[in-house]
Amino acid sequence: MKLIVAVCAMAKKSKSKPMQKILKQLKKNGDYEIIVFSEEMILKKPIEEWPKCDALMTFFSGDFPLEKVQQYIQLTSCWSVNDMNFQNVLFDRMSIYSRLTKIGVKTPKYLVINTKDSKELIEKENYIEYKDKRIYKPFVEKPVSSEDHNIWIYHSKEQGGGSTKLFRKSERSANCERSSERSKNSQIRKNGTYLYEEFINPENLFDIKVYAVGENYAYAEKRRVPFAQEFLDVNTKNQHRQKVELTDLEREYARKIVQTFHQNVCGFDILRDHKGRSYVIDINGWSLVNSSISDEYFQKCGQILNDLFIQNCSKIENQNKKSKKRKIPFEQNIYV
Ligand SMILES: O=P(O)(O)O[C@H]1[C@@H](OP(=O)(O)O)[C@H](OP(=O)(O)O)[C@@H](OP(=O)(O)OP(=O)(O)O)[C@H](OP(=O)(O)O)[C@H]1OP(=O)(O)O
Ligand SMILES: Nc1ncnc2c1ncn2[C@@H]1O[C@H](COP(=O)(O)OP(=O)(O)OP(=O)(O)O)[C@@H](O)[C@H]1O
Repeated sequence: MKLIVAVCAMAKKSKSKPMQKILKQLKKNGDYEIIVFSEEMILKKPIEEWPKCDALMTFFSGDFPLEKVQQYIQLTSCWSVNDMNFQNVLFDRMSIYSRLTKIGVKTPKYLVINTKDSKELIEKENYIEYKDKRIYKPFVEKPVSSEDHNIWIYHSKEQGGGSTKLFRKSERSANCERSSERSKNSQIRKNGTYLYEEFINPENLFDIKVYAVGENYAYAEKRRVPFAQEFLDVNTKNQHRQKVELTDLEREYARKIVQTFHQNVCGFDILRDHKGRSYVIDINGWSLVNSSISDEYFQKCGQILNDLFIQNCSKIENQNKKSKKRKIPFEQNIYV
């Protein structure tokens, strides 16, 4: 019998090239009925009218109605590749870092400061202090909400002071890549709660983007940090991505992140410093490889998702068989 797999995401994501590649791989690996929920249906129709499925590939972006989708999952008992109940954790950089610390994944040292709380805040040229805790420049200022990408770096006196604003994608750069803008301003923002974290001087000015699928597979690419143009000659600038091998420790981090955040498809970012230490600085939840440099990821992703569907959807059926009293919603749609 065919397993019904549904994609529930905003149109930009469900119609994206990476998603099409995954769906193609899935069809190669198993006999599925794949349903892609339309954005209009997701936004406008009540969940009771949505098609039923056995497994769901769903994730947040933009106007995605999170609560509605959580209710759909609860109502239909379908198996979701990523646990949507963890999305609230992923929205909060503080929760992400505190969970990472608990599981022994290295993050930059950081302070959380409500910068409106002026009585507790001391601001000096080379450091800030809050409730008797001090952090020295250079440091990175990040809004507590992970959906807010307005990230600023504050430079130390030795570096010439001032700050650098990071831009995620910028029309100011010809190829729309990430970029940055330096300014003389050295005053932190006083309008909310921010994380202030130690600046990790990245080896060769590269970020590492990791794409984990399941507990045992992670693919990674490196790309120039958004503030690289400050350090590089325009002609040597190359933000294009390259495949990178992860260390054993980084693979262990990937496994722990997938387990702890209950995200079987999970992107996260690593910075490696000059001493070869790796820091996890961001967890994105569902994220597919966006570059076209490797088919390896998509092949593996298709295989692993196939295994996960079989494993988890049959589990659901077995559980249902055991608990005779339990009312099985949409029983007719549970296949092995
Ligand atoms: O996390 P993900 O996979 O959902 O994607 C993120 C982001 O990944 P990140 O968070 O790991 O940096 C992507 O950046 P990349 O690192 O892939 O380049 C970005 O793509 P982008 O720069 O526009 O590149 P192209 O799409 O033009 O190729 C994408 O923007 P959109 O798809 O345009 O909305 C973002 O989505 P969201 O968070 O919804 O804005
Ligand atoms: N502690 C740090 N030290 C040095 N650079 C940092 C640090 N934290 C972040 N950065 C730089 O800032 C960039 C953006 O940071 P981060 O990934 O936390 O932000 P984001 O807005 O969540 O980005 P994304 O687009 O991945 O969702 C990183 O890719 C990295 O180059």
